[in-house]
Amino acid sequence: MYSTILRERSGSIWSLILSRNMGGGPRTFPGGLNKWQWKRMHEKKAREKENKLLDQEKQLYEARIRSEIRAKMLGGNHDSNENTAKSNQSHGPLSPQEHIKSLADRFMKAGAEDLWNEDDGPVKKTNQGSRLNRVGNGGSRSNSPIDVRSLVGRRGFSSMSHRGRFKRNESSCDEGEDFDSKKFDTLSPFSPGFAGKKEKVKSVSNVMRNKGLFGRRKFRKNDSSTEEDSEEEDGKMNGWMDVRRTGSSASLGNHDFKLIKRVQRNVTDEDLYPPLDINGVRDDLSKRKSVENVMEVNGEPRDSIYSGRRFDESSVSPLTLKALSASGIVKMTRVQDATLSECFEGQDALVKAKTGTGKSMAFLLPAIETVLKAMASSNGVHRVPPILVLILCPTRELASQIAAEGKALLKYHDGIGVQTLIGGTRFKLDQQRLQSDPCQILIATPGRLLDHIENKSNITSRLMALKLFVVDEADLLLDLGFRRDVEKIIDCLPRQRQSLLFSATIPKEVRRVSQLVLKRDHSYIDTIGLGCVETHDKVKQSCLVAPHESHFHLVPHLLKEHINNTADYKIIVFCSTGMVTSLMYTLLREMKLNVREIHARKPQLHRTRVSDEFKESKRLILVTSDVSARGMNYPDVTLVIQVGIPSDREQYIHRLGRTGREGKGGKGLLLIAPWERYFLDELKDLPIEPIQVPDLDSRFKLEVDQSMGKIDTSIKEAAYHAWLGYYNSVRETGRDKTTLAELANRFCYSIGLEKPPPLFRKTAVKMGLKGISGIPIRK
Ligand SMILES: Nc1ncnc2c1ncn2[C@@H]1O[C@H](COP(=O)(O)OP(=O)(O)OP(=O)(O)O)[C@@H](O)[C@H]1O
Repeated sequence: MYSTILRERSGSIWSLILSRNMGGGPRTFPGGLNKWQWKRMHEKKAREKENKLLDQEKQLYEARIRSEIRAKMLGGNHDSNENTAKSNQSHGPLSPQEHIKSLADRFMKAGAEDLWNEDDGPVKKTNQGSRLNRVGNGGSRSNSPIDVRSLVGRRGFSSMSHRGRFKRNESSCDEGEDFDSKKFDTLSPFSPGFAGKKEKVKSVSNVMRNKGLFGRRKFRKNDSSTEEDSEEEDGKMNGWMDVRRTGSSASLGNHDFKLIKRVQRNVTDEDLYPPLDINGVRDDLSKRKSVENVMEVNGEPRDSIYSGRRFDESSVSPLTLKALSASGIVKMTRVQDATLSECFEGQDALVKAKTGTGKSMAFLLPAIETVLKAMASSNGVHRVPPILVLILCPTRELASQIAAEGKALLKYHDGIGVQTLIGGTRFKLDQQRLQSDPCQILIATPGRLLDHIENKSNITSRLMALKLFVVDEADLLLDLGFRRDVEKIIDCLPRQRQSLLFSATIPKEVRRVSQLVLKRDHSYIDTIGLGCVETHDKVKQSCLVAPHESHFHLVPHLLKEHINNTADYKIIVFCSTGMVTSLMYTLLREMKLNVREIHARKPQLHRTRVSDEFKESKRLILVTSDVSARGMNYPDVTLVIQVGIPSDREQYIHRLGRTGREGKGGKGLLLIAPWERYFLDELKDLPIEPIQVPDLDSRFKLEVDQSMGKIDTSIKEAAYHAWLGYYNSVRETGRDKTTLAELANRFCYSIGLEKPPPLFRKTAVKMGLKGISGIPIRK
């Protein structure tokens, strides 16, 4: 709430400045501040805002701990369900879950109830009464996804994962057309003494029978009518909070409440939650899924990325349709089908869909329609046309790629321009380009756009007429690294606009902050579905755990093996940092492999050239840092190797998503050291097969060592420093500096350095490594 107020205030300050500057006169800042003071003031405000949010989170956490302690002291060995049941019946202490929800109430905006739902999904509803859950699949409708965890009981699942975010995936794909009672019976832990089982099974089956492929949900306060009505009947709760309680207690909404009420107090935990055979559940679900996949929806197999609808059945303009069919694109992908009508109606939306399924087109098409509509209704001819659509994305290459796709779609439209504003190009050139070739659609990376906003470009006034704001890779751009920039950009945009957020991964925290951008009544379009894996079935994932020292031997070996078995190979090797990328690239080049490199330390011209080349080529290896992890559409990549742990689970999914695009197959391999195994916990719901460490013959090892020996020491030293910096920033490894120093030294020797190169004192202090044995400091 605080951030909204702040944003509104700063928004009005900005409009004041802008209104003063609309005439093109010199820009002044209120209070006689110069540009830098003004900038610093804004940065300070952003910091304060962030601190406030962090404080709230902390408060919430502390309250939860207090509540847990209190509950334990008062009730002994209570679990949360028991507590919930208990507090339903008496006026005793709140359960930790209830407490956290009631606290959440204070910080949460209306319409975001589901964000506090433990199941990490929208509020679940029964299929009675009014509902707004819809399916985008050919306009058919469905109920919200059924969470198998709610069928098998909470306890079993919560013990499997310590992070709520990953719990859901244990159930793999839990959506089905025909879920027979027998199967449900095997899943149910409630069998002994559960009187209402049959009734429950029946209603669940009904709900599931009505299910479609994926749900589309709207968050509106009055969505809750079903739950509110039934709760009021019970005379228990009323209003907004009720919805959350029903939704978060389990996906079965009211069904689950009945279950809780039936539980006798003296029933033991074992009676309630008999040991759960997770593998059995998994088998069951995967069998069901494989049957479902063969079935067809609108003429498309269920596992197809296409929805079965054609673009000419939608309200896409004829000239765009012409461009689409010129590129051979006729059918919509599921995400396009689910998104288009919503976007054409001007609704805000948060959209989640797997990698490589056409999200860019899902926002470019509405972008073009928005421009056409605005141009048709505009009465005056502008000297410089206003920017009507702003698309933000995290990397330069991605911005260029989206611009190229946009231009292809605009092939037959006259008078609509697309421009990019990305770092690595000359600022002055940008300004000239914007003047000489004005555009209505602007695709930008946050840093460079902010430079223009803060440096007297007329871009701020041109943005005042903005109609559509798109954030691609929204989870990354709303993450702390980018959020401040994005907030500043939002402050410059008109509040009357449509906003769309897209990503293949939308963790819960991002769902919460998405309201910085989206209106309260936005739609949440999730084409993956709650409980379904976020990676593609056709991409075979494996994991190789081997000592760090062997990684530089193993990578060339794995590459050679793949090259020998794949005629038209195309491989991406992800390394943790730019300098490690550079070292890996140099080694592979020394070994005469056909290889290119991209990372942030390379000049933009090089990055663009290599990126374009890799798009077109076959039989090529790209070694890269995370600059290529998101959004880049390199067709027909056959293998993705990730060396070392990625920064988080989401990054793993995005990196892997460079293969298996457009419904094709591919392979992914994660190569980690034994001490990085803990990361696999975050991926345990994904179908990753462990593989044996291959035997490397001594001749091959010698060849690698000789090639490594030819590499310049400065490249290795830079790689060592970068490696140290990366793992120091990873929470799990950065905590114990002594161990980190030991691991770094092992890495150092494995790349052929005789001793670790010294750090600058200032750097060591910053990294908390000063005085740590094994970390030499430069004199
Ligand atoms: N309806 C369609 N029919 C055929 N091809 C399509 C369709 N829509 C998109 N494509 C193609 O699919 C490829 C992948 O699309 P895109 O890059 O937009 O995926 P994405 O979902 O944004 O992936 P990521 O999550 O990695 O950003 C592109 O080559 C695009 O041209």
